[in-house]
Amino acid sequence: MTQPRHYDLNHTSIWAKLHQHQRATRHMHMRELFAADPQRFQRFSLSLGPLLMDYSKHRITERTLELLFELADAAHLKDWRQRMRAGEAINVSEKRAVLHMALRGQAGDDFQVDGQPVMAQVLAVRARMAAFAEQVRSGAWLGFDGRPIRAVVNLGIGGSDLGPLLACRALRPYAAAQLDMRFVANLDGQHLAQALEGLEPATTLFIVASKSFTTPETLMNAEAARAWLLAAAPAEAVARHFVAISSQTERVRAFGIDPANMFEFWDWVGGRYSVWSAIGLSVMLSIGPAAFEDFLAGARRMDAHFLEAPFAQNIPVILALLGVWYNTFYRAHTHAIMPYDQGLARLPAYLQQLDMESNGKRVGRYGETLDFDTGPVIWGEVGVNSQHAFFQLLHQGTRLVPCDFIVPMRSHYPLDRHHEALVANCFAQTEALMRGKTEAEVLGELAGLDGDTLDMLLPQKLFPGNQPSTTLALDAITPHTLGMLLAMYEHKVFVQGVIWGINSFDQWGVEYGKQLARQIQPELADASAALAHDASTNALIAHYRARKAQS
Ligand SMILES: O=P(O)(O)OC[C@H]1O[C@](O)(CO)[C@@H](O)[C@@H]1O
Repeated sequence: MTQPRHYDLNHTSIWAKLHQHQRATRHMHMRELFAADPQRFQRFSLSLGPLLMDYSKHRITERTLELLFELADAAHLKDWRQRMRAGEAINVSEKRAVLHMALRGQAGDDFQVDGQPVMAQVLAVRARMAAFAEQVRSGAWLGFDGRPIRAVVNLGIGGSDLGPLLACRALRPYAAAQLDMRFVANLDGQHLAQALEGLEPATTLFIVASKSFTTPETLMNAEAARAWLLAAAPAEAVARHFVAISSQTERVRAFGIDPANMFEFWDWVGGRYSVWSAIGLSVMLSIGPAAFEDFLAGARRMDAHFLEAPFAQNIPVILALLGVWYNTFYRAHTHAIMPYDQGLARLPAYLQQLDMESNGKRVGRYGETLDFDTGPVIWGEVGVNSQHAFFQLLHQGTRLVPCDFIVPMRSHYPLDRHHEALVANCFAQTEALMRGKTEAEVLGELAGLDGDTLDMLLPQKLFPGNQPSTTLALDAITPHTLGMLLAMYEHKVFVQGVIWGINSFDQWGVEYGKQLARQIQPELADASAALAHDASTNALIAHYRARKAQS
């Protein structure tokens, strides 16, 4: 295949056709599309085992999808998908393969990096993780005073925190009751201090999770945690109470953790794609190796679907193309994630990193400036709480906000009628957002009012509707379905990156702030250091110094 060395999809006829199609169809209302086609749900929904995706509540027709599939073809999506699967260095700026799919692979899979098979090392680390997890879970792994581990504290940030944190919370019904799982990411000392509240050094295990093992937040927290342990324990206790997860053996050793207590992963795994690797150790400790395997199997199932299903039946591809439709052709700017499941409360945060660190870029993979809208602002909050907060804007504001509603059909906590009420709210929101409320309907509700009162109230009680949403209904939140869900979003982000010509696997944009923080920190500590920033930053540093001097 010959690939252009610069991005030109936005100058092709299919791009122009999509703009034209958007202009021609933008006044159509989904309410009318549903009225005109009793088969609309059947036409625009897909199932994969325990997952149902309803994408009928979108501003699309069959023609829209045809054009979007044409766009995917023009972007050589099938080739890029194959290149990722084959372990080619598609992370071009860092010259790395992108093989998170191998992390959930099984014996016999032929994943390769630079022509070398990788499954043996993946399975070897997974087996070591399982052996360790069994020891901790069974109480055979003892702390320095001979008692078993009762609390696990994961110290990591970004991809070394968000995935395991989300999975541990979401899969709490599967968790070992005897292990208290805690997560510390922030540099703010209160995060670690509060996480350690009530814990005993002798029964606490720390996981230092950092791919690079240079991330200052994680290393500062790890140093503080080690000091907390050593205030109560002899130096050799570190070996019983600290394990590391990293791709950097020497840095782990230099920190003082024996590489025998290190679980490795590799530079062909991006941090935000790493929950399937040793970074998932806290998840395995919590739910056990068998359930963790099921988590991987769910992701593997989604991988097979993504790699094999034709575009018209491909869940991640359709999800991605709908995002492109709104983002690039409707200029929607934002995308909301609404999980109707308390255990998925951190899903929006997880997807913020996955999506925005991957596709929040205005430069294409060959260094060219992209003059169209790329990755959206991802945000969201657990339902129904969000209904009582920002849904007003979704229903009656001025913004187009495509939403994902994620909801399990069965709860692990069948309290009276709670679950049915929760599901009712979820479905009701998607219906209200789609339908809206017409003037005739509002007039019916306001019967008896007239004059100024009616004039004032009528427009305020109208709901324009036509607000698009996808509903992702899972049979239940299980390790398997969570694996499917997260892998689905990974592939969605990949597809969008391909369409927009982005390398979704680097993150240069996070470096600059880190660089400046390294400069500013000593300037805060030394009141005599000369300041050469802009006037605002200089003044803020001076303000901090003054307040520090007073305290
Ligand atoms: O696992 P590490 O190397 O500590 O990195 C943590 C996070 O920091 C980032 O590099 C961004 O600052 C993320 O991409 C990554 O997930």
